Amino acid sequence: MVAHSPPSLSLAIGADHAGVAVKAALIEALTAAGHRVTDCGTDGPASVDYPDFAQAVAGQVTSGQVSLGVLVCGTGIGMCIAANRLPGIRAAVLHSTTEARLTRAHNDANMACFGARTTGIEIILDSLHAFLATPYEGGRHDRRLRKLSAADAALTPSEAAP
Ligand SMILES: O=C(CO)[C@H](O)[C@H](O)[C@H](O)COP(=O)(O)O
Repeated sequence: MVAHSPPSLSLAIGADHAGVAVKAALIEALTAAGHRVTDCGTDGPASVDYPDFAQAVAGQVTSGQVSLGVLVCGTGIGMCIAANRLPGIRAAVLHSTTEARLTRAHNDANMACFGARTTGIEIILDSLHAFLATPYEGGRHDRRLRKLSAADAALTPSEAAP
């Protein structure tokens, strides 16, 4: 990771079998940088299903147990699709520091997804650092995020409904 680290954050991380080694490297880097990391698995090479781990990590984000989530699978795409099904999740697949910076600044993304089979570890580490170090810009982007929240609300069954 590059020199300037963001303040200590509380994060959750998960992977399927394709992302186990990258997850371990990210946990090591995040912990070394002073962040608190909850590891939601998986931990071995046995074939598992990415929605289970995406939902575990996304659930920690939507419940407020952690501020941001990180997911790793073969491409990052399956994890991203699964995470974005939860209301309040704004997950992005990242292949560059530019994408990482812009999805925080413009989309207020709260989950970063990486592809262990598509993206080198140095790019993943640098992108994650940029993701964590970049604040949401607000301003004109608030209007767009309100539309995402409204779409979430329209899809979320009311607690009062039978
Ligand atoms: O969901 C994915 C594709 O978007 C992930 O890359 C998975 O890791 C991948 O599908 C797992 O594939 P495998 O052949 O079962 O290892």
